Amino acid sequence: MSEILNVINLSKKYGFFTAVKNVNFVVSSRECVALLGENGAGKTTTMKMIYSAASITDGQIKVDGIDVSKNPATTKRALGIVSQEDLLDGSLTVLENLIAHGICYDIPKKQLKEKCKELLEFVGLSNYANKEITSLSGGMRRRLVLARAMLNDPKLIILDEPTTGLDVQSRHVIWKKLLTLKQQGVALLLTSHYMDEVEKLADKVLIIHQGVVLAEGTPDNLPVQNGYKTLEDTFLGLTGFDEEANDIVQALS
Ligand SMILES: Nc1ncnc2c1ncn2[C@@H]1O[C@H](COP(=O)(O)OP(=O)(O)OP(=O)(O)O)[C@@H](O)[C@H]1O
Repeated sequence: MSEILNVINLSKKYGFFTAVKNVNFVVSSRECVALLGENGAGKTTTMKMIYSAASITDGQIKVDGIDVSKNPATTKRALGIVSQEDLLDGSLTVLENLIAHGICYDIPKKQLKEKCKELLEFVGLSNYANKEITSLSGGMRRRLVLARAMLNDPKLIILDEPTTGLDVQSRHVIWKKLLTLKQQGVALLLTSHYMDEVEKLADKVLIIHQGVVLAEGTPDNLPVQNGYKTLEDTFLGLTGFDEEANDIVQALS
């Protein structure tokens, strides 16, 4: 496993408000790291700094050894992004949406079309290639966004709540694809409010509260380390269902 993402002492301020405080973590190839935190914990802000959609207030991010602040265009090319908003173009078909995105990566036209078809096959949407975006279900849209994120053969895919709002079947389909990608060597950075998703996909979990990493470990050893039975209990306990979380936040601030 080689290191793909290195987040070093990362902080983000919006005016006087600190959204992310001194966060450190590494994601390697074939590894999925999950950021687990309540609404407003700072997960999306962290991800946005990685893909240069938000400026870094303090600290450093390296993608494949390259400093994101110094080389945003280069580092972005190594990333696939599944953001909370799918940003699909409703005036284009499914295939056209992929092609339009692929043009940004200077892939030769013929090769691009082939690649788009392969990706539609991978996410099980081949039969929808020429359909309007509006004809897709929520789960299909998320699968298409995943295909779009894979167009540039990314080393790291950033997944901001990739299955929110989907039915159990659609979530399983997406999990299967993500596990396949991981096996193929891709690194994954995930946020999710679903504990089962984190347990299924993540090799390492960071519990974030008010922009601070409270605890870090595997989905199995985090509860053991912190004296809880399940990941959900650990998360609830550390993020405010007991006094201890506030003490840790104060100590780390
Ligand atoms: N552009 C912005 N300007 C000011 N404050 C912001 C901005 N974006 C986010 N914030 C604040 O930063 C904090 C972290 O937000 P962020 O979106 O990172 O949370 P999150 O952990 O991703 O939450 P969710 O689970 O709801 O997606 C929140 O308090 C939010 O209100």
